[in-house]
Amino acid sequence: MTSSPNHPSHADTTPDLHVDEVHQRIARLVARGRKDLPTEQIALGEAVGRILAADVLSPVSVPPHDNAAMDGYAFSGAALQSAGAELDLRVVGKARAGAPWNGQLGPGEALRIMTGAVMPRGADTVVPQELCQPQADRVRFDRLRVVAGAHCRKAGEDLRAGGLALAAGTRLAPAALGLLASLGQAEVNVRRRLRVAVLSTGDELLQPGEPPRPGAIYDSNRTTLSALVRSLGLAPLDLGPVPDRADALAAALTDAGRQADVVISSGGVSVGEADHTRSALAASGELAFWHVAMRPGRPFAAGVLTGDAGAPLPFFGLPGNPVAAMVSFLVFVRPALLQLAGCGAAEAVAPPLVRARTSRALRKRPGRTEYQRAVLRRVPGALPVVDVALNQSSAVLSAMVAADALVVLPHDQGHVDADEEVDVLLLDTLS
Ligand SMILES: Nc1nc2c(c(=O)[nH]1)N[C@H]1C(S)=C(S)[C@@H](COP(=O)(O)OP(=O)(O)OC[C@H]3O[C@@H](n4cnc5c(N)ncnc54)[C@H](O)[C@@H]3O)O[C@H]1N2
Ligand code: MOO
Repeated sequence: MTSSPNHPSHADTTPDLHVDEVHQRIARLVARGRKDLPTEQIALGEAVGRILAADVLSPVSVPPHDNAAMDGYAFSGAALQSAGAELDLRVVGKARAGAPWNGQLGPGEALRIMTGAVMPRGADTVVPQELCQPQADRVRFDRLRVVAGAHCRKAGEDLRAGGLALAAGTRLAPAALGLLASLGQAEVNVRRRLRVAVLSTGDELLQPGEPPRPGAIYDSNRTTLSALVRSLGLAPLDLGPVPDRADALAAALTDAGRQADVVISSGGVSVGEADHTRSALAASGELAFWHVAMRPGRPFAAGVLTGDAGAPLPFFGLPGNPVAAMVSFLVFVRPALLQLAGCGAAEAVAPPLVRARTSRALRKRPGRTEYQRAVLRRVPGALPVVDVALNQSSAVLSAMVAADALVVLPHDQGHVDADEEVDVLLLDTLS
């Protein structure tokens, strides 16, 4: 069919890209848009989710000294070589965590010791008190129930002075913050938060708090997407709703480019008459690709805008349907943002997939990757079972709330039988 101004062709000839190809193209966008964000020194208490700016070498050994791992008696393991089933030692003193005993143990001697207390010179073994019979200033225990060197935590067993404690690019999870505290550090040098502009397009959008209006729906995407950005430790910049006009959208994108490091929009990427995102991007930057062979999220677009001083600024145009917006964010935008924010390699930010068995048969068409909302159930001693019973419409956000997992059905996969193994993405691991 030929197109004319009165009857434009509705045919859409853009081929859908395989999700693997999209990951590669996004990696190229990230490489182009990546810059070293400035660094800042902040308190550990403020740093959860932030990204470490430089390697941290341990200034001390952790633990700083050999110490007891059990409440009991410290003694020299060499004494275990003696004849006879029982050892009978003289207790010459006591040590608690924070109250060391500064003497030297001699042959036939033991020290009453509590967990965490510094091991005295002359001792390398602790016998737990449950195995002991104390009597006046002596202690007896069955020699054969104790191994030389047992229950003694060695100095530097956690970290050695001068060794690498944390590598630049680490996302600071609670354990990493605890590790920094264990080095005596009160502050940490992190990258400034990546600024992520979030805007939504559509004349039908009402803002939460406004009264309902016929034909209008509330804008949920900006709330979801801003919350996802924040949960990654990044800074969302709310650039509001933008009307369905090409000039308004182009102006909004240019404005976003001045304030942000990355821009995310939702809506207006499909083929309808009000879908201006792609043309606005072409006007204020460059479209890298559009259309992914996946469901939900097919009309996802990405490219670069021109930021301050002409620097390329990655742009992600998410589909308007709320679940499509979320899934394309989680699959493509999340890893890109983490890398732009200063995290290490792509592998470091890729979420783990777990294997599970289907509780029922799944419908799936080969030729696109599908992300089906599901509920995962643990099964003692076997793979977890994944149940796909939720509504899979990309407009139904309540099914995303009910889901705790997405079953990932690869491009070439057809229908899946009940009790087959599939890959599952745990939604909890994505924020
Ligand atoms: N003829 C075709 N129509 C559609 C196609 C197609 O290939 N051919 N693709 C469909 C798919 S798949 C999706 S996903 C949507 C994506 O459309 P857009 O990205 O252009 O989004 P809109 O048309 O603006 O909106 C779609 C839908 O989502 C609602 N929406 C939009 N923004 C928000 C928001 N911020 N909060 C809540 N809901 C929002 C909007 O009202 C629409 O209902 O296109 C299909 N159509
Ligand atoms: O990509 Mo759309 O997500 O199927 O509604």
